[in-house]
Parts: sequence; structure tokens; C-alpha cells
Amino acid sequence: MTELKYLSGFGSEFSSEDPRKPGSLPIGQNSPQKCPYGLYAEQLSGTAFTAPRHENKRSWLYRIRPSVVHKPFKKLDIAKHLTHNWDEQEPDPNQSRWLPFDIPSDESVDFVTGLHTVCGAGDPRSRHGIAIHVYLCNASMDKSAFYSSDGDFLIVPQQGKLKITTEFGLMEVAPNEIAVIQLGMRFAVFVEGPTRGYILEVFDGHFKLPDLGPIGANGLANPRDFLTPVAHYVDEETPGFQIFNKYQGFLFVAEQNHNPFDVVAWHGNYVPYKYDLNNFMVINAVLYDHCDPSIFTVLTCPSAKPGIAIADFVIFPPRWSVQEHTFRPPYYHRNCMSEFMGLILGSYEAKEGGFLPGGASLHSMMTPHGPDDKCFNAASNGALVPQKIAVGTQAFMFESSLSLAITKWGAETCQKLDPKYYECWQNLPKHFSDKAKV
Ligand SMILES: O=C(O)Cc1cc(O)ccc1O
Ligand SMILES: [Fe+2]
Repeated sequence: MTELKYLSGFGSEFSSEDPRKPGSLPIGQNSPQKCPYGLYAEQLSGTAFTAPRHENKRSWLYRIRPSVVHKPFKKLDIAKHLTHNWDEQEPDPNQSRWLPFDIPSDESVDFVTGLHTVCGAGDPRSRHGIAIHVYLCNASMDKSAFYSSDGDFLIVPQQGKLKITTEFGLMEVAPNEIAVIQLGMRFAVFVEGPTRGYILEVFDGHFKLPDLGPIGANGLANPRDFLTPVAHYVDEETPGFQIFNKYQGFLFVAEQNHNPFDVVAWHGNYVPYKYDLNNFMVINAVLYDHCDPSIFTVLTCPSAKPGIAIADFVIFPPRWSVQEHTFRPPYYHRNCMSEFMGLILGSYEAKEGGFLPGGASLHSMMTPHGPDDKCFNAASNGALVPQKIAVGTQAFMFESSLSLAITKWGAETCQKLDPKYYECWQNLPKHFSDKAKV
């Protein structure tokens, strides 16, 4: 397969037409009386019509048939572990750690049927909340497309490359890259074997780049490294093509007789995109102390309260650690935010064992956490020479201002919750002494 092309930029006004149909994008207006090549014009609105101009998001799609050509949606129970029922379990404030979630091997499971909700809060009906899912699959979607009417999907592949067909074109997303597919955008996922990853779904709004303040105009995730697909259409009569819709936490399906990836040209600023985490420009403490992990924020979905995120996507990339007279690993911590962590590659500095790629942890609101005893001892006594840390690793955090509930699947059915997690802190000894200098 030839290398895919992308458009570079974040939040830009893009336009694209499939080179097989030159002139397919109308010039000078959105809705000509007759579109070039007999296409239909369809607007996809990502914000209210009246959202302020700097927040307004919409795209115009020029397609072979409008999306409305489909049979009625019917409820479907094929994604048994997809839920927004946050009351399945009693609340549990304990530190939680999951061993790697199993990828199915004895049956064929695709991206949609492989969606499993681990935790979340809130409700898409009031457009407020998040859901954290994992996808565990081994088969490609076939004659089907998926979209969420509930929230934007930030997809973090952990094992296996995803080939994603979207209405806007094709994307390939490998582990250590992420993709964002926003509310309402239709996509299909093709996989090459056992495949696993994490999804942060936000109900409130869209992801943004964090403000940089005194960092200046450049740094962290730079806008030019975000890649959006180029128009690529399929002209195919396909009886029984299934459109899966996640709507108010449930899955619905509608059939239609044509392939929905029939967008020949499009323009707008409401688009899917991907980002390679290797491109993150790391900023950190260069003299002393441990910076808060917000310096590693890739994307944020803000709440209406200044500086407070519905959810941040934060990474812990390879970097130099150089601080003098400092306990360099993450500090002991009680947070007014919920911290869900996953591991894409390698190991995490605060816990070398136990927290494994494809697993996860949740440190809930105000629940104490921090380095395990091994990490504390090593970092309290090690020579403070410049050290490249987290080489060959990539941990990440979904940090949310919401208090999250774990689903029944997350707590019980998956059978991956480690009841002994708390033990990693029990051997932290008392070092208290009469000497001020220890
Ligand atoms: O809990 C964690 O491991 C995440 C985290 C990392 C860090 O560097 C500082 C604070 C924090 O919560
Ligand atoms: Fe923390």
C-alpha cells in the first residue's frame, strides 16, 4: 500500500478533494444549486451554529449520497460491556490496578464489539461527563461504520496498528500515536491481528491544545504535528451496510445499501486527526524539584471553569532528568482530580513492576498514591547525575475533574483487578529520626 497523505495543522480550515475527481469541491459557496459531479452537500456541525467564531467547528462534506439515506436505527446488544451505567457497583475509593486486559483469541471480535467500558461519570444527555473504554479485538470491521453521538473519542493504541477509514479519508495509527475522532464522525477500524488500546470519550466538548503561558509560542504538542486525512471516496452499492451508532450509552444499528465512505471532497475545521507522541516537545524542571505532570499535557477538554479540565490527556515521555537535591520521581499525592493511567510501552518510573503495558490504574479523587517502596528507596539514595529516564516507555494519564465510577466489567467481569495493589506501599518504612539531616 502506498504511504498515506495527510494535511498538517490543528484546528485549521482545511480543504481536500479526491484527486480522482478534480474540481469536486465547490468554489465560493457551500451549497451550489447543483454540486460538481452531482454530489450532495452535507454539513457536519461540531458546535452550535452560534458558538463564538474562535470555537465554531463545522465541515462541509460533498458526497455521493447524503447520510440520511438509511433504514431506521434499531437497538443492538452486541457490545455487551459498553455502558454508561455508573451505578452497577458500589463506589470504591481504593487504589485500583488492572493487569493487562485480555485480547480475545477464541472468537472473532471487531473494534465495535470489542468496546469495554472501564469507568466514567456523567451523562451525554446533559453533555457532561466522560467514559473510559478499552478496545480488545482481533478482527476488522466488515461492511460497517461506527459513530458516537455521545462524545469525542481519543484513541490510544497500545498493541496493533489501526487502519481507520473515516468520512474524511484514511488514517493509520500505530502504538505511540493517538487519533481523535470527534462527535458524529463515521469511521471503520481495520486491524492486523490481536489489537488493544484505550479510549477517552468526552461528552462536554472537543479537545484543544493547552495554553502555553510563559512557555511561549512553541512547545508541548506543536500544531503542525497533528495530521488530518485527505479526501478518499468509495463508490460502492453495498446492500446491508451497517451504521453503528453509540447513542446515550447504547449501541444502535441502521442498515443502508451504500458505502458511507463516499465523500469525494470536503472543507472545514471539524475533522479527525492523529498525532505521533514521539513529536512531543518536553518541557521540565532543569534545576530542582518535580514539576506537576500538567507540563506533559498533549490535549485538554476544558470545562466551563477556568483551568479545570473535564479531562486532560497527559503523557510521560522519554526525557532527561537533571534536578539537583531533588526526589525526582512523582511525589506522594492526593488529588482533587481522578487519575486513570495506562501504559503503551515499557514500564512506569513510579512502579517498575505490576503496572504493565495494556493494563491500567485508577487513583480516584483524594485517594493517596505515589511511588512504591522500591522506587522511593532507589530515588532517595541514587546519585543525582543527569539521567535519561523512561527510555523505550510511554505511560499516559487521563486526568479528570470528575469523580469516576468503575463498571461491573472493570471491577469484576474482566478479572484483571489486582487485589494486592495496596501492598506496594505497605513496606514504606518509618525513616523518622532525631537527626535533622538523614
Ligand atoms: O500519580 C501519578 O503517577 C501521576 C503523577 C505523575 C507526576 O509526575 C506527578 C503527579 C502525579 O499524579
Ligand atoms: Fe497523582
